[in-house]
Amino acid sequence: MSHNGYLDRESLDAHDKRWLSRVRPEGWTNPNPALMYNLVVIGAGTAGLVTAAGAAGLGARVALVEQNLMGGDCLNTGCVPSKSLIRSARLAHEMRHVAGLGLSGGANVSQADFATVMERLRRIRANISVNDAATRFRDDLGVDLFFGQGVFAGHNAVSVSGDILRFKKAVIATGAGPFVPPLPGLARSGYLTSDTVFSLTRRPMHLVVIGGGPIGCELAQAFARLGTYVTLVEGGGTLLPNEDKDTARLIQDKFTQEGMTIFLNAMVTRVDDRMGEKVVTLNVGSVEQKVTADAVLVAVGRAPNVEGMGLSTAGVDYTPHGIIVNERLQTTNPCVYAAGDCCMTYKFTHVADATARIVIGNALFGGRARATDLNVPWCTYTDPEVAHIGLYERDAQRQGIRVDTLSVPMSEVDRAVTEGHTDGFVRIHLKKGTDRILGATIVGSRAGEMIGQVAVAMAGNVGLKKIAGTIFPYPTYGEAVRKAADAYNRGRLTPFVKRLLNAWMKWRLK
Ligand SMILES: Cc1cc2nc3c(=O)[nH]c(=O)nc-3n(C[C@H](O)[C@H](O)[C@H](O)COP(=O)(O)OP(=O)(O)OC[C@H]3O[C@@H](n4cnc5c(N)ncnc54)[C@H](O)[C@@H]3O)c2cc1C
Ligand SMILES: NC(=O)c1ccc[n+]([C@@H]2O[C@H](COP(=O)([O-])OP(=O)(O)OC[C@H]3O[C@@H](n4cnc5c(N)ncnc54)[C@H](O)[C@@H]3O)[C@@H](O)[C@H]2O)c1
Repeated sequence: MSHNGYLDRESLDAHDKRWLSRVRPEGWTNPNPALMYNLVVIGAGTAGLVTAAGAAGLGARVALVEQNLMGGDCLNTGCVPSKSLIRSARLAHEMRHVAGLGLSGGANVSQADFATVMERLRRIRANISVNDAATRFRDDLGVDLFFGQGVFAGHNAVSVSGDILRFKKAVIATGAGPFVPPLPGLARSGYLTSDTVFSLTRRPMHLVVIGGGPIGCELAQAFARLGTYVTLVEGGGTLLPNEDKDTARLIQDKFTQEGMTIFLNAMVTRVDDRMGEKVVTLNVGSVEQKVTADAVLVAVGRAPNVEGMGLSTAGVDYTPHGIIVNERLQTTNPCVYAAGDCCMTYKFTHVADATARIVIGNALFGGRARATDLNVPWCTYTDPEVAHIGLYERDAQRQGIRVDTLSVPMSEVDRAVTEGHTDGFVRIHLKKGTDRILGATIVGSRAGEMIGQVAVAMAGNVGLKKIAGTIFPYPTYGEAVRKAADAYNRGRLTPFVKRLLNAWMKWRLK
């Protein structure tokens, strides 16, 4: 089912019917607008939902406007379906390798039952959709929920489905959508994006993924592990170009080992349809290649939703990169704020959530919280996972900050060894000569869970000395962070102190 094809409800299975009954109930009647709202929120993705629920909980009169599905990308076409797919893919991969664990039967798992994997995805999405349900926002949270496109009708008014909503403050939380480059032949040949790929019910035999960022990498590996032959085409010189080069290399090697074909420095120049097959033409360096596949997934970045909503009428400035906001998330119209993907460089659900919380305080209570103060961790859910927070070494160099770097390979972490997940490392950058953490990258099976420890330490100004004195349960992946702290402590032993300690021990033997 396509993102916008939800009106064809008859053809849906029970899971999708349950999901849609929550995120876009049939026969919904918009309420009569109040004379004035404390807050009008446009967009009911994570940013909009958190803003609306939080503001209503604090007593504000809130209107929420959604043109498509409650929950936005994260629930419907982003985190929830992708992580559900990844779960099946990871297990399929592990089952194929059970012989290494002394078990038998792995060879039978040559291919996954794709239709059932996708059914599970739809079931999970339906289960989770209860949190974002339209009726919950109306009945439990007291929000006036309007379905329809929100369009500014002035500096202090939004129109939706023929109603005018007047506001003291408004929040734009319209998110972003897949950017589709104008490649010759692409539209005619047909292609998938994150909006449509989770509606597949048949496994593509050969999938070309264009773009090696988080979406491209997560989905490429998931499809490959579910039995699709995957060709990954990345325009830059590495996969996950935001990460350190050795991290990207580790992921690339893993993908190659798992049977994917990867083209780097490769630009797709056209896509043609040849009797239902897609012929993708790419230039790799100066060499032209043609790859024939039955599906193409475009994952080359996200474009903010800023068009067609009367931003100029409201005096809200924007660029193709998003809505322009100051550090307090206020737009060029002082009564209008923005949160989430439509205005942030970091396009993550937890950032949409964090910026929504800032907006509630700033818009309704004159708060002065700054989005620039956020210390944002993230994790790409490849296997191994790639998680990061704070500065990379290259950022520190650029800013003239000198760092000490501590690294612990996962092969030295007993839990990683017993689990057979030794790919990866913990790398922590400290302000030179101190134990203050400036940044960390964790690559490993559970890196996403581990980076939270570092995030807490950074938020609480807890340095590595304190972490070295903290007891971690043995054996856990988390111990890798403590091992880095131990390495820091060992490094503090100067030759002079070591000599003193030796002398003391010798004296005690007498
Ligand atoms: C495949 C994929 C996987 C992802 N995985 C992760 C992950 O694992 N972790 C993570 O942190 N992030 C992940 N993300 C990113 C995450 O989904 C987004 O950062 C998050 O959803 C942004 O929330 P938002 O509220 O800003 O925008 P959205 O979720 O995009 O919501 C915006 C809403 O506004 C509505 N809207 C737009 N214009 C109007 C209008 N004029 N009137 C009314 N309504 C309007 C839209 O219909 C939409 O519902 C993933 C994204 C994708 C695509
Ligand atoms: N686990 C997560 O938190 C998660 C998962 C998925 C998505 N997201 C969010 O969604 C955002 C968007 O993800 P994305 O992967 O679509 O975008 P991206 O911008 O992060 O990566 C796009 C990739 O495509 C490449 N590219 C661009 N044009 C190309 C072309 N014409 N041909 C070949 N390659 C090309 C770029 O070099 C880049 O590597 C992410 O930055 C992230 O914020 C987060």
